[in-house]
Amino acid sequence: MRGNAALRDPLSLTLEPGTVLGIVGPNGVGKSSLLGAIAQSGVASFGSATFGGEELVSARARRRAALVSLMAQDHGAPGELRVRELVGVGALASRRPDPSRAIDAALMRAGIPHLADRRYGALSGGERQLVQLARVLAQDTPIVVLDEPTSALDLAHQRTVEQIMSGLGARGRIVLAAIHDLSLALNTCTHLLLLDPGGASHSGTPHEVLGPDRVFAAYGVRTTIHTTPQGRRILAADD
Ligand SMILES: Nc1ncnc2c1ncn2[C@@H]1O[C@H](COP(=O)(O)OP(=O)(O)OP(=O)(O)O)[C@@H](O)[C@H]1O
Repeated sequence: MRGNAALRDPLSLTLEPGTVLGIVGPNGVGKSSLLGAIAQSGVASFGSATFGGEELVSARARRRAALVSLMAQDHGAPGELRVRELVGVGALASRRPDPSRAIDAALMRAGIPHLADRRYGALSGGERQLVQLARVLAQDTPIVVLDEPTSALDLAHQRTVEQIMSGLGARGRIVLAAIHDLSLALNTCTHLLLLDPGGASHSGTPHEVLGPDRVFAAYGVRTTIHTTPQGRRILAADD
């Protein structure tokens, strides 16, 4: 619970390694609060989250940083930092053995090696989002929490993030991502959790969760899932 918002029904999730869980639902329904609870950043009250029997809430900050990384929705960071330094915060937080290499690899994977020496405060909104993603990649944790990771990105960079999320899953990471783009959620996630404004939640495969009746109940919009000849799924409003 945060502010006056609370889920009506208790929520319990067990996520296997390799799960890419998309958390969807209307504005203000509690997606960021849930992610913040799991990553332990500023949430008023919450149950518990364990990883391999280890309680995340009571873990020391250093240990938690080795288990969970968070890319928050607001990409705030000191503007005078160079990109390389900021990405290095991730590598240092989880004590990567070769931080310099971890930074280079993360910058490359996020497609921004050319930004390495720029000051964070002088970057565009989308560039900042990619830097925050690189910071998380440099942290290299078994649980990766992403709050709307593509909200500021162009089409090509959205594709990069999709591939990064799928790649993390393929490498046995657990990814939790709040996502507004329901087509992205359909194409990238192995599982979805839909938080409903009434306080209910629904989890399952993307197709189950984003069926037209569920989407209408949550968003009040009539939709259909279309499939392109290449097999890509697009969820679009009916009118
Ligand atoms: N720092 C805060 N203090 C008090 N209440 C907050 C705070 N941040 C968010 N809330 C409230 O908690 C509820 C859930 O907000 P949250 O940010 O988790 O929703 P969300 O589903 O991530 O929304 P969005 O899709 O708009 O990002 C909202 O009613 C919001 O007004």
